[in-house]
Amino acid sequence: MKDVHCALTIAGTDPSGGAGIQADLKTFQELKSYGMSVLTSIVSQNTTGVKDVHHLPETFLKSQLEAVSEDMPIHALKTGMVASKPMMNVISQWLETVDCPYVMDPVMVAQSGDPLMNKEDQRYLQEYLIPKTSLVTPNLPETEVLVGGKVETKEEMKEAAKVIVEELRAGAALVKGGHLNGRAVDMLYDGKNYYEYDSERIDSSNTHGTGCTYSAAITAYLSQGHSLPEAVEEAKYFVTEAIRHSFDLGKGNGPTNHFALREEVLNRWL
Ligand SMILES: Nc1ncnc2c1ncn2[C@@H]1O[C@H](COP(=O)(O)OP(=O)(O)O)[C@@H](O)[C@H]1O
Ligand SMILES: Cc1ncc(COP(=O)(O)O)c(N)n1
Repeated sequence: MKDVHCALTIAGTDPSGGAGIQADLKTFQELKSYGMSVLTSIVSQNTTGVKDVHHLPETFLKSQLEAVSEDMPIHALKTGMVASKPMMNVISQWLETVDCPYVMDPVMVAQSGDPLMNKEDQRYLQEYLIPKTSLVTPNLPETEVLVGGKVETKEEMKEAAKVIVEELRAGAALVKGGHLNGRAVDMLYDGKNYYEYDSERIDSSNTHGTGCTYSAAITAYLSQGHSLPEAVEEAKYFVTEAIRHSFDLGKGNGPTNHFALREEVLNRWL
């Protein structure tokens, strides 16, 4: 039988299709990993912001996780929005039963600036889930919450990545510089080495779902057996092209283009 690489996302929804579970599944599909999804919360949102959130009961989250893992192989997984302590507990216990790379996008604030998690839950996430990760991918506002101080320069991004690994005990940390001015620089620290990923800054406000798309792409590449530095390098290219060819859709920050890498799209637009 042909090798199939299976990637799982555990996250909230975005009915407008650019972020959350929808972005993750589109990304898995584009990168040729078999995509699977477990829902945490149903979010009423679009490119302009979050209108309402409905958290699923944690018993139902548990039931979904078990349904997937008792039947399907999981070669890598990611979590996105996990917005309550009981849900974090369920995921933390379930993680003990699986053995694959775990990428956490610590979704705390939506691109629109709307909070997706309260302060107490942020602390719980640090204590119970971060030590079980292979990689955490905070943006700058999330990095500042995690390390408890301002992070505004490349040097500070390096220091923060080190704190997230050495003090918060993440497997590795990728601090994303999408919110800085100048080039779009991300810093990976894996407990031994630093790796810098640098791309031009694309003049676009269509950044809804960039973080989800990036961490899903990393998860897809990890599911296929790439090393972490390689997976991040490939995923950085994927998200950069997704922003370059993004869509002017919606009244707020438009969605990225998950099929930007398809040859015909590149040929038509380059
Ligand atoms: N305008 C842009 N041009 C190029 N890359 C960008 C741009 N904005 C964000 N990125 C990149 O997109 C990825 C997601 O980063 P970021 O926007 O910081 O995450 P989040 O969506 O979690 O806030 C990172 O690799 C970042 O460097
Ligand atoms: C359900 C859900 N999860 C995550 C995000 C963050 O999106 P972004 O990648 O733009 O930070 C979101 N808006 N909705």
